[in-house]
Amino acid sequence: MSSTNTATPSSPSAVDAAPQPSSTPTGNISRDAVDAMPQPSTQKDDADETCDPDALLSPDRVASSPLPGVVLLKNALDEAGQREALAWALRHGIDRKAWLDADGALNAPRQFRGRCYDAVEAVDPRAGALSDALQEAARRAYKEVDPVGASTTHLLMLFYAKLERGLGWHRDNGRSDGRDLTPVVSLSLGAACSFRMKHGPNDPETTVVLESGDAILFGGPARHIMHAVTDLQKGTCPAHLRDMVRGRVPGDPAEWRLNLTWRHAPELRGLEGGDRFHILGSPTATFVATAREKGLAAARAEANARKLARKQKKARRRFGTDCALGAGCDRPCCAPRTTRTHLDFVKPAEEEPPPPPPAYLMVLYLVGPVALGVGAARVARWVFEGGA
Ligand SMILES: O=C(O)CCC(=O)C(=O)O
Ligand SMILES: [Fe+2]
Repeated sequence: MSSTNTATPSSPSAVDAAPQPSSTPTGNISRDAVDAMPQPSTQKDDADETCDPDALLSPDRVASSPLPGVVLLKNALDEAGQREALAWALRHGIDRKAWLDADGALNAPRQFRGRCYDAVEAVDPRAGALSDALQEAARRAYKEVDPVGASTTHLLMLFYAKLERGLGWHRDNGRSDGRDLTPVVSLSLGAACSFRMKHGPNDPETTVVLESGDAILFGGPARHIMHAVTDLQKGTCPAHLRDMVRGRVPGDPAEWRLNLTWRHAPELRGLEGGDRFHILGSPTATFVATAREKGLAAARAEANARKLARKQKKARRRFGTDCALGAGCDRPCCAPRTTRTHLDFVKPAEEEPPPPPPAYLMVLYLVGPVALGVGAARVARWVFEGGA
């Protein structure tokens, strides 16, 4: 992907002909059955050359760590690398309709976004190697970002077709976000934005600017950090990417942002055909029936209302509270089950030995018994010798 990379990007036709991972409908698969499925090994092989960041990333990248467990790679991808990653995303999102509804519109219309979540290799055969290279570069600079050392398995792609809306505060701890501390690997293309982080709702914020080609990884002690995307900046999409989207996506070809986020969720392998992956893009039977009868907007509204009602009912039943609904809800109904914070990584301080007693006490301890002995001897002599 960089100037040092000799591999040429695959042509769309070659990639389309590449074997795709098998999909299994989610409906009838129990949790136990999923756990029993053969899981491909995702542990990295040290000898695996595809993980070499120097072959895939820009030689001009600069690593820094704004918080323990977070690594920012400025200029992770050069122009050629950015164009290649954008080409995969457009092919999967637009040509293969992963970002589109049945009616051809972007599938997260309220946010004016296209959204899809899929197995890494379903998006592109090189997507896994790019994630490995980003992880390796981050780990070389800051070891603790990747305590697990596993390759990511899934890729979420969010196409922000308008810059008005970012993404609210949340943690990546949902069912499809992975269960361990392998870093989330996040690559930005197109318009610049602010990426904000904080450990807890009342903790201080750290903000970095993400520009096209930058990557940010958060793993280990920061794996469940809260984050938000704001201030998407007009006029910052690089010219070398604009032509690629012109006429292919709704909206202004100069004003969009694309985020590619890799995650390690091997327990979800083989389930990629199911509803939970193509949120709004692969609707349930009820959704389809309602959409036929009343139209898409009504079907979405009803599906959302059903979801909220279920959430409220569960919150009342289990916690005796209403749910505040949304990323900002800090009631027990929304308390994440798998979240670990940086505090879990702080070693308990070793017990300090008690400070030595002050000097005058030491003197008293030493001299006291002698003085007492001498005094007692004098008294005894006085008594036995008749006070003479
Ligand atoms: O758009 C981004 O940079 C972040 C996306 C994100 O945090 C998410 O999808 O969970
Ligand atoms: Fe996130």
